[in-house]
Amino acid sequence: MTAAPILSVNRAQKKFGGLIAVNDVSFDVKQGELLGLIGPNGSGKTTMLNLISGALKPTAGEIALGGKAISGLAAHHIARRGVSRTFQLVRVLPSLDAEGNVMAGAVFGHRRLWGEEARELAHRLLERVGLAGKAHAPVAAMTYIDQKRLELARALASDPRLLLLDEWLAGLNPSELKIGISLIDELRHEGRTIIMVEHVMDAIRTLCDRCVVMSSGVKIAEGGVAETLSDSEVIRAYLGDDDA
Ligand SMILES: Nc1ncnc2c1ncn2[C@@H]1O[C@H](COP(=O)(O)OP(=O)(O)OP(=O)(O)O)[C@@H](O)[C@H]1O
Repeated sequence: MTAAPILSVNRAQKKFGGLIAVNDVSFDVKQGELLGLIGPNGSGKTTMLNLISGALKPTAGEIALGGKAISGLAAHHIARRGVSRTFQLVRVLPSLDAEGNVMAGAVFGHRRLWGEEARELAHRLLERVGLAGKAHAPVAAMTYIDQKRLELARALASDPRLLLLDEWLAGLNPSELKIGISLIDELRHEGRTIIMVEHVMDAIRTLCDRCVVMSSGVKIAEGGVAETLSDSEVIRAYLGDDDA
């Protein structure tokens, strides 16, 4: 691991009218780290990912990727710089087959490939996420976990410097969850830098090096997973939340 963080979030804020969804949040992510971003419902986690990916512009504060400011850039420019994501509600392109969806990720992302090269990469990644043989399957007819796998393959197609997973494990049944966790674990062992927003605490415990905890838009804790999850303020924030 290098000392310089790949991502630096410095006093990020996002207001929606009178609501401060992200309030003065700062944290760093090191190269090769898998950071869990957790917190009760509505605490600002997805908004934080949206600020990093450029889907939303921060009201204040700065976000830098590899030491260069990205806050305020359009989402497609941030994607080119190497930030790639999956969405809380799966977003695949229904008019394309699985191969086409993954190729789209290669064409528009950080490491741009075209034609045969993109197609070969798409097939490697489809195999990688467990979709070998489904390259030409109609996407709309795919099961939920297969659509999630596809979204992950598309996100990986640009060889991102930073991968953002927004509740990628949500909605999976117990056996699918096991598969999903081992897939993320493999990415981690490959040295990918990942931020995962997740309510599945077992996954956070199994996978993450560190976690950042948000509550009501504010970062309330940060550190090693075991110590952070036993922090009394974190426990208090989760009390009464069904996902705790
Ligand atoms: N586009 C928006 N306009 C107005 N308010 C918004 C918008 N997006 C999010 N919010 C509000 O900001 C707060 C934080 O929402 P956010 O989705 O970031 O939370 P979260 O921690 O990701 O929640 P969950 O775990 O339920 O997905 C919530 O009060 C939400 O209603």
